Amino acid sequence: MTQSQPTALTIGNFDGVHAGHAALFREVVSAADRMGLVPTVVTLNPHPKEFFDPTYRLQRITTFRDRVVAMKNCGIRQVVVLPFDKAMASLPPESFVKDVLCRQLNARQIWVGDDFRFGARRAGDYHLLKSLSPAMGFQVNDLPEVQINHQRVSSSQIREALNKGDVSTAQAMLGHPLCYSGHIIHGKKLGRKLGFPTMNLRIQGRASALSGILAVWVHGLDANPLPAVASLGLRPTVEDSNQILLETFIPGWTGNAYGKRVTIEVAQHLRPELKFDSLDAMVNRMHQDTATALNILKTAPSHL
Ligand SMILES: Cc1cc2nc3c(=O)[nH]c(=O)nc-3n(C[C@H](O)[C@H](O)[C@H](O)COP(=O)(O)O)c2cc1C
Ligand SMILES: Nc1ncnc2c1ncn2[C@@H]1O[C@H](COP(=O)(O)OP(=O)(O)O)[C@@H](O)[C@H]1O
Repeated sequence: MTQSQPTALTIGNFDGVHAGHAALFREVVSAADRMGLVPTVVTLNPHPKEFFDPTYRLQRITTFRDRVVAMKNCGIRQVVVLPFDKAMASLPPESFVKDVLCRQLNARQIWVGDDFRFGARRAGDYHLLKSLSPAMGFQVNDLPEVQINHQRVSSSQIREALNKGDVSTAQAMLGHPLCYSGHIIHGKKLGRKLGFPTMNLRIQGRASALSGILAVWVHGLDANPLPAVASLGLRPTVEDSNQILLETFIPGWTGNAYGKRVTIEVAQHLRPELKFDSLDAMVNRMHQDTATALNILKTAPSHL
């Protein structure tokens, strides 16, 4: 790997790119501007917990791609994805600092939390990073803490809210609407037979923090956002796979969306996904869901 331009960097997963992450990125970007450094995010893929435990299912708030777009919107110019493999997992913490952060990424300013751990057996911590900094020519900075309603904003708090279907609490902590973007793929072609054609988006990752039936706004098909109803999850009535899909039905719309890039903005959670005894029972419920969603969206405008 060739050496990067001198960087101001922070390391993490940054799932959701929430209000706390945004505050941190503002600091990174403003310091980088002052000092002529490239504002950089370093992230690991796959997540170390998923690497060590193939059965662990990290509940994602946003997709990797949406995370990168949100980072760029905060002014981050470089996102470095380090493959987390056997070699990375066994790298001594000093080598991670020397070879990766200094030699490859040319770090001059670094932000990590005081609970940050790195290197083989998670032996490296904030104090080790700080003690190496004078010799290596970088400075270590503390993270700003962002609170909402006297609570520290964190990805785990947001996951907890989304698990309960509490989209509005999650959005308050995110500081922006919860969105899923991507290209529309082909599904099982069952939807149109049921009278509910659905645009399908693949949601990568082993698990999603939010699942269930949702009132949503669709961006990217029309000049205005379109009100719609969506299902996010594994479709237990019709499928037996682990592929998480976001399927969106737009009432009254008759176009072709395959291959198009859309953004689905979540307005409200309606109910969990259910395993119905028959397709008829599911279709009946989908009619009710559609009416409920359209009603909610009359007074829940898009915030994008
Ligand atoms: C409003 C709505 C509600 C849905 N609810 C459920 C559900 O509770 N359980 C389920 O297994 N699938 C549910 N689905 C997903 C349907 O099973 C899926 O959209 C249908 O099988 C069409 O699949 P296809 O797009 O691959 O053809 C729902 C879809 C929509 C649009
Ligand atoms: N009102 C609509 N809402 C969503 N998709 C629609 C609508 N009308 C037409 N479509 C098109 O139909 C496709 C979905 O049909 P469907 O039978 O569910 O197939 P698939 O299994 O590929 O999703 C969408 O990807 C889109 O291109």
